[in-house]
Amino acid sequence: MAAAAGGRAVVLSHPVTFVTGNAKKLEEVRAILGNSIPFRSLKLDLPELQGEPEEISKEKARLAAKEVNGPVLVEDTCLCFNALKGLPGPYIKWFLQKIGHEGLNNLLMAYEDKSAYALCVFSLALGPNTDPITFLGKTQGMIVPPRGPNDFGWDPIFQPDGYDKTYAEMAKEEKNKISHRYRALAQVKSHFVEAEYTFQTEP
Ligand SMILES: O=c1nc[nH]c2c1ncn2[C@H]1C[C@H](O)[C@@H](COP(=O)(O)OP(=O)(O)OP(=O)(O)O)O1
Ligand SMILES: [Mg+2]
Repeated sequence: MAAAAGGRAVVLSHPVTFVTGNAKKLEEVRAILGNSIPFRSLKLDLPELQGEPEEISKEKARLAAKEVNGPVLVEDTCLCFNALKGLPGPYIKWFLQKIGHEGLNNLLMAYEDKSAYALCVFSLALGPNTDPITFLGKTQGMIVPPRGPNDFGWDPIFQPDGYDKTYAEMAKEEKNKISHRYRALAQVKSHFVEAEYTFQTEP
């Protein structure tokens, strides 16, 4: 729900709502954004869609904007194995749920190439009938047998390039400086600076 307000500034009727069903994502988004972008959050389980990562993320934003009837931010995260031409990619949630860390390692047993990348695609929809804008963040690494606390998804089996620790072994602040999510949010932040959105105070 955006209205042009003369010049380039766009007035949003509400603060942006970050929609996710994943509390860990929300925790990281809060830590990374700090006070840079005013947002509120809504816990909703959006459908797990199929297709290319950008299209999935955009469709998630369209669905979320309809639910919220206002501006929304969503993200979809992929874990892509190079030996498997990018799979499991957006389907990582089900793979992780069904075969776990060990099964994910086993998928690569037949290949020497253990390289992978974490991809985060944020989508911003300014309202229910606007075309979402996407922001990508990628972190390269490799798939390793699990190390570190098991409190967020596939963190224990992803070791980013240039580090001898898995995401799970890194301090949160350290992960949040190099992660796929951090990189995508850096683009989101720049967009907010450039777009000069302003927010109507709520009635
Ligand atoms: O930084 C991360 N480190 C480790 N694991 C992660 C990370 N980020 C997402 N994940 C997991 C959650 C889910 O198993 C899958 C992505 O699926 P994805 O659909 O994007 O997440 P979700 O369904 O949990 O939340 P949402 O309601 O925002 O869709 O990878
Ligand atoms: Mg999901």
